[in-house]
Amino acid sequence: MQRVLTAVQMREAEKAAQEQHGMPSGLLMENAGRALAEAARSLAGPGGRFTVLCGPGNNGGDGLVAARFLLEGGARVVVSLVGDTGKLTPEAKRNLQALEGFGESPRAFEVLPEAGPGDVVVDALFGTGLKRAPEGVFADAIGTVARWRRAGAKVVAADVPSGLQSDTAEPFTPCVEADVTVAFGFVKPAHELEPGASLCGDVRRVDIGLGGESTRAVSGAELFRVEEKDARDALPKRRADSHKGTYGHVLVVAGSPGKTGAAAMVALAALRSGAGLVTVATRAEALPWVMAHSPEIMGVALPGEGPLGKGDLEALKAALEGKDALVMGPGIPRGPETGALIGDLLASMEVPAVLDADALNAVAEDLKVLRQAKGPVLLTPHPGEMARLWGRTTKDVQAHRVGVALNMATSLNVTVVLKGSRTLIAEAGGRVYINPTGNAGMATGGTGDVLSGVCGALLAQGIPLPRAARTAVYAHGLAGDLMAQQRGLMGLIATDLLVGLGHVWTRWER
Ligand SMILES: NC(=O)C1=CN([C@@H]2O[C@H](COP(=O)(O)OP(=O)(O)OC[C@H]3O[C@@H](n4cnc5c(N)ncnc54)[C@H](O)[C@@H]3O)[C@@H](O)[C@H]2O)[C@@H](O)CC1
Ligand SMILES: Nc1ncnc2c1ncn2[C@@H]1O[C@H](COP(=O)(O)OP(=O)(O)O)[C@@H](O)[C@H]1O
Ligand SMILES: [K+]
Repeated sequence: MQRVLTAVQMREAEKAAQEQHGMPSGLLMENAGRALAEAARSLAGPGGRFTVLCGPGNNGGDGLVAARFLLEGGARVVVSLVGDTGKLTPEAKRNLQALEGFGESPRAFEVLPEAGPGDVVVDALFGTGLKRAPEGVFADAIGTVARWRRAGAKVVAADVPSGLQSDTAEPFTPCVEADVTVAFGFVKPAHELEPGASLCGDVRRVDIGLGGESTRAVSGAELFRVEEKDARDALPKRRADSHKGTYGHVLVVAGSPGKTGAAAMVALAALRSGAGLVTVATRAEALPWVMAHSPEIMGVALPGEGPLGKGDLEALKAALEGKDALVMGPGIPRGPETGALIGDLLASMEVPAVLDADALNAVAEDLKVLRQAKGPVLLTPHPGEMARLWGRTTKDVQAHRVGVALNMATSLNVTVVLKGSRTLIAEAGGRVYINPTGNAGMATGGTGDVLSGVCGALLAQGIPLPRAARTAVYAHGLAGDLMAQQRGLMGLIATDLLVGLGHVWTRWER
């Protein structure tokens, strides 16, 4: 799986490559600049000119190297050093001399020729070393890049679009918007998390000689990007001599009048994700409607009426007998005792439990109930539900997605799936995984219910947490991506994902 590194971790990896593996730092910059030049060339039209904007740090050094390679290839190149050239790093200074040796001297930014269609602008102003909002000449340069892009020039960013904060993926104003971003050595949060990811355009990670071993020296939180191979490899093989008992029985506690579709979608998603059997437990008045959605769904009626509460504990314990996973929450009738009921239920069972939707809102009233859990627990909040769990606003959650997901996972000793664009999977051990699949077409009612069903099915088949969650989230997003090709982002609805899951499994079973 791909490691995602913060700016500090990048510096640690660079140090390790130099000190432990004898990698000269000049060579890292040389490799970075060469890859940058190649990306720039791939974007140019016939006869297009390259404008390379270099900042005062090592990012600028990468730009100077790229300019040299472009010149060597016979291209028309103009270079500008923006800011105080007296502050250049020693490595950048050497590359400035080398460039001058090729007969090209940087020009003042203000006198650069305009760029337009066919031309390429190389943004090497700031990379991981950006500390504050760009001002003065830097802001002017970023504004000019935007104007040239509007005029039709392509923009390739060295490492990170300038103005974008590498660790948080939050842009300052102003910030470069790139067509291509060349990520040196490792991808960074800015490439993988929104809103940064959208500002990067197409991200091309290139090796620059840091070596995979260099991450051993890296401290702090461990961030990864989920890869398709990791997700696919988790799936159990369906053996020829297997039977429905081999693949687990999921209990779904979901649905109420007006929300019977939620329960049906959880159940159908579990069935479409390989579960041997699926039973829905819900109030008697809702049960026939849930079951009518599909003859494969089994059901048990929960006696009593109204919100789920402590009085439902025995019936739920009975329903859980012989089950391999629990999914609870979508569309349940919630009341003052629902959170306590969930706590007691989790204390009485050892199979994995997925809590979603109103089960999350119920436990938000007293998170302590989750500490009673005997078995592994997966929480799948969307940002609004996470805000309730965490006692802050949705905006706060979105501004600190990685930290919030990790804190919740660690403090409650659970796995957390924080949904939304670039869904995060955080495990109690300190690792956070970023999911690259999914699209804005999935912003439609019921897609979350489908996800909780997929999670339940994979857990019932014996895939442990957090891997089951990673695989489910990846597959669910990929199902959305494949179905968006048929329905469009506008037309995609949650039940399309049930079809899409079929496409995912077909692709993975090959
Ligand atoms: N870490 C690595 O392994 C490698 C890093 N390389 C490059 O080095 C970059 C990091 O280099 P640096 O640490 O020198 O950082 P940068 O080049 O990103 O920028 C840092 C410089 O800009 C100044 N600065 C920051 N924010 C500013 C603002 N808003 N206005 C004005 N000045 C500002 C800083 O004081 C410093 O002088 C990476 O992004 C990458 O492009 C590559 O050369 C290859 C190897
Ligand atoms: N813009 C988006 N990009 C990627 N995935 C998205 C986007 N919007 C929604 N999704 C995904 O769709 C699902 C929505 O879940 P949720 O909000 O719980 O919906 P519901 O409660 O209607 O079932 C999540 O898996 C989420 O990650
Ligand atoms: K840059």
